[in-house]
Amino acid sequence: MLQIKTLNTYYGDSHILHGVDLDIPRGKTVGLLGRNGMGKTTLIRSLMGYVPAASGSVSWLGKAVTGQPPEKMARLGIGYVPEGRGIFPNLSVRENLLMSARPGPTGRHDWTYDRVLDIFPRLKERLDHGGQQLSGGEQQMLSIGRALMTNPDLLILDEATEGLAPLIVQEIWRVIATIRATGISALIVDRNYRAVLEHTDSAVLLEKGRVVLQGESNALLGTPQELARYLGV
Ligand SMILES: Nc1ncnc2c1ncn2[C@@H]1O[C@H](COP(=O)(O)OP(=O)(O)OP(=O)(O)O)[C@@H](O)[C@H]1O
Repeated sequence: MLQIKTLNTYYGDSHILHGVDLDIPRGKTVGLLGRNGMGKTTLIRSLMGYVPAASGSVSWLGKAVTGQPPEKMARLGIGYVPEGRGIFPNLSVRENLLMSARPGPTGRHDWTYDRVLDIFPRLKERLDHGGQQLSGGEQQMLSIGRALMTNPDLLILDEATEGLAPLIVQEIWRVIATIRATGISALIVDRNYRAVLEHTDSAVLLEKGRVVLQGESNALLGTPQELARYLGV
C-alpha cells in the first residue's frame, strides 16, 4: 500500500536518513523501532511531505507521491497522529471530532462519530469539554479519534503512549488492537518495543537513519539479543 525506497533526508547539512526502505502492505500493521534520535519521526515527516527527501521515492497504491505536501497525503487516506498530539485546544471534544469527519478516499466510512466514541468511552463523557481541559491521555485519545474520523486507509501513530499513566497506556494499546482488527494499515512508533512487536505484523529498526533489522514481529520477539544490541534494553 505504502512503499518507500532508498529515502535520503537531510536537515541542513546533517544527513539523517540513509537509503531507508519501508513497505506497509494493505491491512498490515508495521512497527518502527529505534532509540531516541535514530530517525523515526524524520522518516514519518519525510513520507508525509513535511520534510523534503533529497532522493528516493514514496509510492501509495502503486503511484509515485514523492514530495507531495502533507494535506495531499492526508487526502489520499493517511491519518497521521503526530508525537505531541494535534488537537484544537479551544474547541470541544465534539467539535474536534466532527470537524475531521469525512469519508475515506476509497469510500471507507466505517469510522463514524458514534463508533469513535464507542472505542473511547472517556471522550463520550467529556463531549463538551474544551481540548485544553482534557488530561494528556484524553488528548491522545482525541487525537487518534480525529485521525479515525477521516476514515484513513493508513494510520500513523508516533509515540501515542508517550508520557501517559500505565492504565491509559493499556487503554491506548487496546484501542490500537481494535483498530488493527478492522483491517486499516498502520505504522506504529513507540518506546515500548515489546508492545510494538506484540501489536504489529512486522517491524523495522532504525539505527542512525539506517534500517539495521527488520522482519516479522513474532520472529523479532524471539531475537532478544539483537534487539538489545540496537535498543539498549
Ligand atoms: N528540525 C530538525 N533540525 C535539525 N535536526 C533535527 C531536526 N529534527 C530532528 N533532528 C535530528 O535528526 C535526528 C533524528 O531525529 P528524529 O526525531 O527523527 O529521531 P527519532 O528516532 O524520532 O527520535 P525521538 O524518539 O527522540 O523523536 C536526530 O539527530 C535529531 O537531533
